[in-house]
Amino acid sequence: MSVADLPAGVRPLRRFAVLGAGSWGTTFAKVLADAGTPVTLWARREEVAEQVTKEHRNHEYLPDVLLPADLHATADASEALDGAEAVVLALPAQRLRENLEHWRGRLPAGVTLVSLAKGVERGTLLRMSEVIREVTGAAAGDVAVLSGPNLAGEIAAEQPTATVVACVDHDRAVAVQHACSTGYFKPYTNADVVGCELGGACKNVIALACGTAAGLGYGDNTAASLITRGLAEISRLAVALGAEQLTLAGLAGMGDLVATCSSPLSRNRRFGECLGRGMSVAEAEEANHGQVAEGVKSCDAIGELARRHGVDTPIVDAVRRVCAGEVSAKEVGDELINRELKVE
Ligand SMILES: NC(=O)c1ccc[n+]([C@@H]2O[C@H](COP(=O)([O-])OP(=O)(O)OC[C@H]3O[C@@H](n4cnc5c(N)ncnc54)[C@H](O)[C@@H]3O)[C@@H](O)[C@H]2O)c1
Ligand SMILES: O=P(O)(O)OC[C@H](O)CO
Repeated sequence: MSVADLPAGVRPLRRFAVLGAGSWGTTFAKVLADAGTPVTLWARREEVAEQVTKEHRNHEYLPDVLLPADLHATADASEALDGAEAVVLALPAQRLRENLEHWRGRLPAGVTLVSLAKGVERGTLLRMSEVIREVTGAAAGDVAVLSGPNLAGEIAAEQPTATVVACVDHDRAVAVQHACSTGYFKPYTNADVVGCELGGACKNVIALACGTAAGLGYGDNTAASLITRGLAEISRLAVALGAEQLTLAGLAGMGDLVATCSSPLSRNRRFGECLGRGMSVAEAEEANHGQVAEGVKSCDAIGELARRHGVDTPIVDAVRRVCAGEVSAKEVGDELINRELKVE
């Protein structure tokens, strides 16, 4: 499947810009290039752009990966955006607004905006597609979200992986789907933007909890209990915010939750392991070389969103309190297991 196989009437997206050359932005640019879609990658630092274009490497984020020879990168956002019909936003969730504000005057008219970030904005409690629409004035049908069990390192190694492209405009979702479909990357479409985004943001917090449990020395029963009860929390919150229950049983819900909670590649899980071993957030950040663990940044916003909608999210609240240094990992684990008994 490629752009050439697009159903009649669906307008192809012929050129992409990927803004953000971290692990996922670089990997997704590779996916697009491998799908035969022309793409320019924007990197914040000139030396990263040069490495990608000249050496076909991103030494810092994907040290073992040889990138496609035709993947061009630049540190000039205007150059990346020139002629782009779709712009992919591959930045940490809490950094999206400030960068978009900087770029919005340069976005081509009618461009499709695709969010890769998994988080909820602190302070505003907005999902990433809502931030994008608020800053750019884009219509809902112009904004797509790509989310699923997508650990960048495995995809960069071309291991078979599925994902979801969510957009309220089905044709737009199909156009993005075809632009990034390769022999190793299989995108499905979904109209449920709310469910896909909340699945992606909330699973990071549950992965922190699973990592914490592992750091405390607990095994697979504890992990499975957290994953399953975590899915119940995520589903309750997402449905209260308008999502379809079924989305949370899909790739952007359960799929991403299982991958992130189980994988040693997950930065959220690794960060949680440090917390479980007794480190503070600052110590865990240092141990993880300053890498983003989105759940740490979003857990208070997700907890507040749940509180405002009257949704009970005990695991999210537990993670928030550990991250805030209010309680130890061991204490909060004991609290969770000793909550009142009830029907599943
Ligand atoms: N890495 C993955 O496996 C993966 C998979 C799916 C989704 N995501 C999500 O994608 C988003 C980006 O993740 P990533 O893994 O690429 O992160 P990363 O830490 O690997 O890279 C982040 C990129 O953003 C840039 N950046 C950081 N602060 C910035 C700022 N203030 N202004 C401009 N640029 C800045 C960095 O230079 C880097 O290029 C996150 O929300 C993450 O949850 C990641
Ligand atoms: O490494 P993490 O924990 O940020 O997770 C990466 C992806 O979101 C997995 O789908």
